[in-house]
Amino acid sequence: MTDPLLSIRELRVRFDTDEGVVQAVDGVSFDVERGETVCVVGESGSGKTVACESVTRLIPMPPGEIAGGEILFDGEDLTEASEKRLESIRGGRIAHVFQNPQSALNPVYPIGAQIVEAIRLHRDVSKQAARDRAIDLLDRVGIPEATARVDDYPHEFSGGMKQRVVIAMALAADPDLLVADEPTTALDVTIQAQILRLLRDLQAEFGMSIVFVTHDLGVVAEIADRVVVMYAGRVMETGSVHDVFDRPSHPYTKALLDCLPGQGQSMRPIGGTLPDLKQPPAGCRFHPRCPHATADCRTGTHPELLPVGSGHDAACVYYGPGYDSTVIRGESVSESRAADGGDAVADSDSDHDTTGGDC
Ligand SMILES: Nc1ncnc2c1ncn2[C@@H]1O[C@H](COP(=O)(O)OP(=O)(O)OP(=O)(O)O)[C@@H](O)[C@H]1O
Ligand code: NI
Repeated sequence: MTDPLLSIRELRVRFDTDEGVVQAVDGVSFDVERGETVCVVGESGSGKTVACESVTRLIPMPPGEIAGGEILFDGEDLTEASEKRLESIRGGRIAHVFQNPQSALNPVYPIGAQIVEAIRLHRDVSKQAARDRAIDLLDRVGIPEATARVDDYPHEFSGGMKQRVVIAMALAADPDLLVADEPTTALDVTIQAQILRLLRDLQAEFGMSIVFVTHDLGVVAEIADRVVVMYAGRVMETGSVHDVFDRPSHPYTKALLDCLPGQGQSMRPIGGTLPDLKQPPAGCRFHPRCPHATADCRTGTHPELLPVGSGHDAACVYYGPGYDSTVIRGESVSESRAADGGDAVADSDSDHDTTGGDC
């Protein structure tokens, strides 16, 4: 077996703000194998973007700081890399696609010129060769009549077409890793599905790895090989998409899945709110919202990831000694909510209420 393409080890990222230090990512580890798609899921504010942008140090520093851990990309620790080195990796071996295609395109240049620039930044090819490749890329991402449209400006494309252009630009240097942060969230459902299909096809064609950030589990089911479930700056569960969907093992994952239409008892959002990352709760970060929390969950440090199956781990004390994990796996969170009167999921009056938007 070869080493993973990307191996994030115990990554810690914090932001020094006027209100205090935000521990946005606090000991996150996960791997991305060559050619696979890993989806990072979790509610808004769980640290998905910060973790993924830290890979090529795209987070604003300051106030951000990589406070610990390693980011091994093809064996090289990017936390130690110089800014110059990272510049060559960004858009070269690692490309990012963001939610809003507008922000990635310069409105005053034709799209072709921007793709040509991206190609020539990382490859020593003639203008004509780069232009031919730009047209080819536009064609591959499904821009109709690419030859005629290569000199059009960004505003002449619809939102979905613009995102295709951005993807073409991301592919310009033939990256080994594409980091896509909610690339379809701003698009309507039909276009979303087309872009997901496109990414799947392009992956088959180009053989790249994809890290796909989303809080939409429907999208995960479409595209992921493996899933990393994040909550409040930690990984709660990780495994193949099959294992995580069929045998969700962390109460948080179960709660997220219960929010999916057609799953669990209802489509109600997970009750309660994400903790304040300036003062995260002791013990398991999820304990204030967890219907199964015991005294052990409320003290000490956040539980480590424990194996719950082959290549499937969950950070929950119920998989440690002295606990019966069937309590977690044997029933849905909605059932246990009903059984205990739902007090663990009572609405909070915090102003950081994340409920409602994530299911
Ligand atoms: N520049 C910054 N300054 C201060 N805090 C920040 C900054 N960027 C992110 N954070 C904080 O880091 C935490 C994690 O944010 P992040 O954007 O990674 O969440 P996310 O999981 O990507 O959420 P979403 O689904 O909304 O995109 C949040 O508490 C956020 O407020
Ligand atoms: Ni985000």
